[in-house]
Amino acid sequence: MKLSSRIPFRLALKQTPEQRSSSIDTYQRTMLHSNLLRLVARGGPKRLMSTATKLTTVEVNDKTGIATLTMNRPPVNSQNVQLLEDLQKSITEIENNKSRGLILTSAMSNVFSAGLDIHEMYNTNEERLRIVWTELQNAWIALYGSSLPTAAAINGHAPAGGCLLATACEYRVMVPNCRIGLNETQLGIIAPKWLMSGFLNVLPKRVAERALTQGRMFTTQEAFEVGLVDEIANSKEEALEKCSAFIGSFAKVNSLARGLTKLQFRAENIKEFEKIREKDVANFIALASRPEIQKDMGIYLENLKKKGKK
Ligand SMILES: CCCCC/C=C/C(=O)SCCNC(=O)CCNC(=O)[C@H](O)C(C)(C)COP(=O)(O)OP(=O)(O)OC[C@H]1O[C@@H](n2cnc3c(N)ncnc32)[C@H](O)[C@@H]1OP(=O)(O)O
Repeated sequence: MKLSSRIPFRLALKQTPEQRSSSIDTYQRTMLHSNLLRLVARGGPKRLMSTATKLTTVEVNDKTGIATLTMNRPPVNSQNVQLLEDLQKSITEIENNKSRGLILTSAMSNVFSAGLDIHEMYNTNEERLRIVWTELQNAWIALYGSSLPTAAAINGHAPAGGCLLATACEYRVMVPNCRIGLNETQLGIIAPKWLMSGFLNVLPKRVAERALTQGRMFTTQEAFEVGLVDEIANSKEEALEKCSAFIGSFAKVNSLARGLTKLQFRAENIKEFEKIREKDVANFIALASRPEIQKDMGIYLENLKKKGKK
């Protein structure tokens, strides 16, 4: 069995519903095997790897063995299909290259990610909406379901899909004077349950409910106070260092035991997600196609553009 034979959750999309219903067990079995191989392989020399897809880059620190995955889609890392696909490729690459952990960050100076690219949802057709939502699901599950230690160095604003990626990670460090949150209700849309699961992992239910119903965007300080972010750093470099220190805290922990323990915590959310993912795509298409939602998106985009010109 090769290292690459690990079956990521996103491949479950290609399975029949019967196969998919047992995907957690299949996943855990294959992960157990690949993690055992990974442990055996760890004795060998570290490789410095730096590969690039178009909208993400991966760099592995040869001292720590930690991979930094950087999103690079100016001006605001809005998540179009290509960025979502590149994120998945980079996560797979990091999982296969024996890295000790993954840090997600942004190449932009003041934005981590602006969330889904609204242009991808506005004035488009059902097939495009299907692809956009499926790739968002795939990118989320690739990160949320990774057995590697994951951390987000949030070096800028992280609304909606930006917050989704950050909360899919196990640890978050954010720079001051930025905002993070799930603001979907402000756009007149409902965040599905899977999209809330990372948020619910880190916030008390009452705080999460209020924030989601208000579409609240937390300042860095507020996010730290409620536990949405774990630490505040004064710069991106410091955020990266703090993320590395978090991943380093597992150095003496058996990585197989660590990874499986993490996935046991996440298994229920993942199982629920696998059950509803196709219906969720259909719901998204139906919602995003509604004339009133399209109208709101158009207004939202216009306002964003006007704000940019001020
Ligand atoms: C139907 C069901 C969907 C459910 C789930 C949806 C999830 C989502 O992720 S929806 C996206 C939600 N995102 C937002 O509401 C964020 C909107 N953006 C901002 O608040 C700000 O841009 C910022 C805080 C992220 C950054 O501010 P700033 O640095 O001042 O940059 P500008 O606002 O001037 O933006 C520059 C440029 O980028 C365009 N833009 C920003 N965000 C998006 C986006 N999400 N999609 C597409 N385009 C975006 C903005 O319009 C500007 O464009 P130009 O004026 O043409 O330069």
